Amino acid sequence: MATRLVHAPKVTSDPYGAVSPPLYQTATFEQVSAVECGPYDYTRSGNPTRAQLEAHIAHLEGASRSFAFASGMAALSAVLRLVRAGEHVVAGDDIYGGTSRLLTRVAPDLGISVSNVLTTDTEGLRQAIIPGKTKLVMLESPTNPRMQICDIAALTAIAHEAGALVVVDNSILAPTFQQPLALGADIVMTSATKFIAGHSDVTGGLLSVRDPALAERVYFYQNAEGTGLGPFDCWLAMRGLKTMALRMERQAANADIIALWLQAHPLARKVNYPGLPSHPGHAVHATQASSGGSLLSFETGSIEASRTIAEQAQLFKITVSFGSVSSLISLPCYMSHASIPAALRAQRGLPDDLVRISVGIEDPSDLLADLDQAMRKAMDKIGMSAAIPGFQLDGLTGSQRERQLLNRIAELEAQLQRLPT
Ligand SMILES: Cc1ncc(COP(=O)(O)O)c(C=O)c1O
Ligand SMILES: N[C@@H](CCSC[C@H](N)C(=O)O)C(=O)O
Repeated sequence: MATRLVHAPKVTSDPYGAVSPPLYQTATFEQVSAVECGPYDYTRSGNPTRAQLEAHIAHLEGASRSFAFASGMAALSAVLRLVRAGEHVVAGDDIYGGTSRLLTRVAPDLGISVSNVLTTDTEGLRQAIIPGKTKLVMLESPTNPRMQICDIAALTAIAHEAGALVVVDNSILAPTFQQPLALGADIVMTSATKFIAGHSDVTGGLLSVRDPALAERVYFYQNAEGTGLGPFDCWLAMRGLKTMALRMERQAANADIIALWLQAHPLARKVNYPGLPSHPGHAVHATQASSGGSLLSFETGSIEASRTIAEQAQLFKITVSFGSVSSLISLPCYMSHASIPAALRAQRGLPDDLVRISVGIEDPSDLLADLDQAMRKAMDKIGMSAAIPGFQLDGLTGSQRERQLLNRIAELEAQLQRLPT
């Protein structure tokens, strides 16, 4: 994967041998004659820079074709187009807020009904399927924001028995760490806004499709509805791909350490990170993914404490999104998942005090020190006193402080039971 991320199949011929793919920042293409069109006529219908990105993604995902959209939500909307009025969709009950909004507020207007099930339980899907009516199953693994793991191959087999297509939203792991088409899925969606771009400077979404006939239907909607990604954003996404393995490996290594540290912290009640052996989905995850990734969440039991952690952290910026080189922190119920009505969030068991962290590529000792000071302030705020495992940095300076942090990180690393790579 690390090699394939750097070496893309070339789909455009360039007389100058440019190492960085040329950027065709054009809306239209001059035609050979009034009655003949070359390979491209109009960027909404096709553009060589987008074609280059799409070919690279198809190569990474093992897809017949891939498609780049203006955002992850535009890509998921195109998937919803594959379902007709009167048909039925089954989705998880812990899903990204925007996907939930699409399914609760857009799908019904299209005459599509939706059921939400706990995807950690394969039987839940079987029971939710309406024979002859269920045409699409939408999965996330890990889920956003509770990082639940579903057995993609098992759920796909159940969906296929019923004649339904399966789309897996793989935004949290990207092809670097998980390739759902190889597990049987029909379509994989990755928000390129996250790890693929990697620098918080692009919004984009990718669909990779196994079956060429299904791919043709997806292309139809990309062109008909004008949702394709613009050339410059495609170019930025391609630049991001080259360093994606390096970034994601570093981010995951940092997240492993932070998850272990949080797990031992008295203020972190429940740490959701599939890289931890204690995570209920860890064993399934290890069969279908090669890393725990770098997104994790935890509860504190107090909204005030959670808010204080987010607001007192200095390196972790309060920001929606994830997968960036810089570390981010959020309270999903007030940010990425605020579009889900509070009653529905409560019904789905999404706690208001949940803190979500996207771990970046910074030095892990700085990240731990930052979380340490923010969590101490949160404990003070709610009047909680408890011994904090790990390190006491107060009063230490310079090399003493650094040594203390490095020792703690070495201890945590020694405890790591890494997933197979
Ligand atoms: C899991 C997941 N899927 C889809 C999306 C939508 O992607 P985008 O923001 O690129 O539209 C997001 C975030 O926005 C996400 O977290
Ligand atoms: N205001 C946006 C929120 C985007 S959330 C982005 C990302 N998927 C995340 O999980 O942080 C909206 O309502 O869509």
